[in-house]
Amino acid sequence: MDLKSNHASPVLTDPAPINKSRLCLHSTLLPYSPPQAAFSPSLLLTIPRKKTGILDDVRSTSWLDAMKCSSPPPKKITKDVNNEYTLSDADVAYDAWMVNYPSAIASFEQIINHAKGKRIALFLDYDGTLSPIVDNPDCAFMSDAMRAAVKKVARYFPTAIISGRSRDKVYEFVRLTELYYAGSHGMDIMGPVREPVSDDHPNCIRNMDEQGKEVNLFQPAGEFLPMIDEVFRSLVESTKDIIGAKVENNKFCVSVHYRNVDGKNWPTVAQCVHVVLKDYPRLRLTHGRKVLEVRPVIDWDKGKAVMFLLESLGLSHCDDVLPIYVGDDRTDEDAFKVLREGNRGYGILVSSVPKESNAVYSLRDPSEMPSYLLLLTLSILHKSLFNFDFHPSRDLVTAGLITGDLHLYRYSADASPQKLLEVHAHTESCRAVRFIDGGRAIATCSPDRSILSIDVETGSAIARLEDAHGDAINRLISLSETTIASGDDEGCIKVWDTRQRSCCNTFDAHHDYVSDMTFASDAVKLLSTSGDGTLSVCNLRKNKVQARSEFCEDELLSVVIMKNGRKVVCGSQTGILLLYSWGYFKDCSDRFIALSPNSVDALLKLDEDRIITGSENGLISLVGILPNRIIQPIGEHSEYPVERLAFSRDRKYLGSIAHDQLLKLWDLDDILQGSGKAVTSQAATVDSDSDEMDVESSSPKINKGPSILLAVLKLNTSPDKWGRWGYFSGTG
Ligand SMILES: O=P(O)(O)OC[C@H]1O[C@H](O[C@H]2O[C@H](CO)[C@@H](O)[C@H](O)[C@H]2O)[C@H](O)[C@@H](O)[C@@H]1O
Repeated sequence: MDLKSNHASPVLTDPAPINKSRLCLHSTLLPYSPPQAAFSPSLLLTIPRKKTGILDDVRSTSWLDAMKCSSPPPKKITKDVNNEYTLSDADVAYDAWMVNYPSAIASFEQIINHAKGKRIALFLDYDGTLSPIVDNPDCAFMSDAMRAAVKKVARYFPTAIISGRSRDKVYEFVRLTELYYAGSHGMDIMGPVREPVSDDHPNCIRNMDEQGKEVNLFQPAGEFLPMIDEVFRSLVESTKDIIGAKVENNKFCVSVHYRNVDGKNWPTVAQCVHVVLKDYPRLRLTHGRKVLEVRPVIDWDKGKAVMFLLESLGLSHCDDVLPIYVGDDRTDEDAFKVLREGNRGYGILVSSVPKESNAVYSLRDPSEMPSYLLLLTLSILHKSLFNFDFHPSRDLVTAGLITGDLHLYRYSADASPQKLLEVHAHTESCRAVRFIDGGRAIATCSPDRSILSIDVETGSAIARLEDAHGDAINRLISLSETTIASGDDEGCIKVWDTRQRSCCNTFDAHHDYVSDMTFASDAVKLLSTSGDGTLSVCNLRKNKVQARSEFCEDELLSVVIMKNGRKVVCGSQTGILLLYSWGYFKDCSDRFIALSPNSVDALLKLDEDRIITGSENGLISLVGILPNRIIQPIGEHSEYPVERLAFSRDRKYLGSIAHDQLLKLWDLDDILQGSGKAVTSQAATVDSDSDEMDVESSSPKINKGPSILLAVLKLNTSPDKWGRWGYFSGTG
């Protein structure tokens, strides 16, 4: 088919899916070829105009072929002679392709290692990445699970959406204020004002967003607005009789959709676009997934939008930044390329068919995105633990930070907290801290695999055990005045004599990281929970792992012993509390689901019948055990996950620490006020295997305000540098 054009480089095709025979013939995929155009010093591209007005294709793939290839073919499942399902040709081809573009989920460990010591900046395409491709572009909704995953990940990494849609439209779909948005393929960016952007961007102006926040508005194609409107109207008019054709105004570009047009009418669609475009030499055509996209001839694309956003975030010249871009179509290749070329970061291509790409990793389809985003979130949560401990006999509190620093404060009801010590304890984050030796020293541990003890009075190091573990150390608890236990990322637990500085016991307790530990001193047994979803019981006398629960699907995050040693309660990633009867650790005897779906990251025993829980949503709640019920929410630390809870020496204060890098001390009497009545009003019940639970019918007020807050310690020493986003400390 011959189609007429007035442009030398009229159509940029989405790279054609590669079929099996092609893969067999060539070991490498087709090279990427950028549009042939000369860039003028300004943003305007000069594209020589052809005299003939023929819309031809400068590539080998014909224009119509490109139209056909712009969406993957439906998957075929075949059966062999034995009537058993076999891998289709497409699956074989996909598997072969994945050797070059490995799954971003399967390669996650590698990704994290690469991110070691770096801050991730995340850039996401919308259609085909965060929402599935659907027939009606107005109905490309994002699932709630996807929204929740994006919201979570944006807490820790600066996150932007860069879409071909208009910025308003993509915001309508996503509705998350914590993100940055770039519409019209990056030609309409609303970004942060953290750093002044360079003079290269004269079109960048300061503005206010809907929340009244100051933003940078960058619209490099501003002058094209009237032209695009005009073209939009003409295209609507000229395609109005083509059944299924749809023209979408994306503000600085226009999409002509032919997904719902009968194949035999595709040339008519192309012809209509051609006829309209021939009068607009300053507009060009690119090709997306069953869509022709009309856009200004300017030197701007999603790759440049990524660079612009990095600059406005103050991250463009930092060695410790790792940008990741996830996208699915041809327009995303510009971003993949920019990251690949500068060895800045990497792209992840979302595609269910083999495609030539500048991405490094792949995901099969948008349904894999929430898992990937969740992995990113969990990694940073797991790697950036904040921890604190109260002194056993004085009004002192110590905190370990992601920077590897340790702080020591004196707190008081009548005065602001006073910082007594600031020690750079570890080269990587300081994941756990505990007062030891009756409060004379502080022990700390880190992914750098060392355990350090520091003199409380002077801050000087008493001893450092290098290579205390084979892997990153994650947890530390005191067992007695002179013994501590440490747990690492691979599930190994060690018990140490702090005076002798020697290891007394080693337990291979888990297959994944040790998330929490507690000590049953009477039984001389150490209980631990892990990311592998098990509870283990380590017998210190016999030096062996005495019992291990069956695997539960959830990660177990926290553990306490209740009911005078008869019950063990574990908090899980989905917010379910698992209750085990002492001695019967194989399976739990009870499950309490009321805190779900927010993970219970911290548990603290208040008395034999009540625990205080710290959840992923920042809520601190008082929970009764057997009968199981939420007695009342007692505080809201912030919107960030509560990392640890502890009582001060005299139980006057409850301390909470979260990813907002604040340590808050709550007046315990104040926050528990009224809860006693609620507790005694509950009749005791026996264990039940039911998921049912009682929740107090009245809804008590959640404490947020300063009236009950004794002291708030802002722990980060340099907020501008650390911002609210996390660094990966790596796997150690
Ligand atoms: O950069 P993106 O966010 O990926 O936007 C690219 C285009 O996406 C939309 O079209 C595509 O998704 C539609 C809904 O699933 C589908 O019907 C269409 O066939 C796809 O091409 C959007 O409607 C376009 O305006 C964007 O340019």
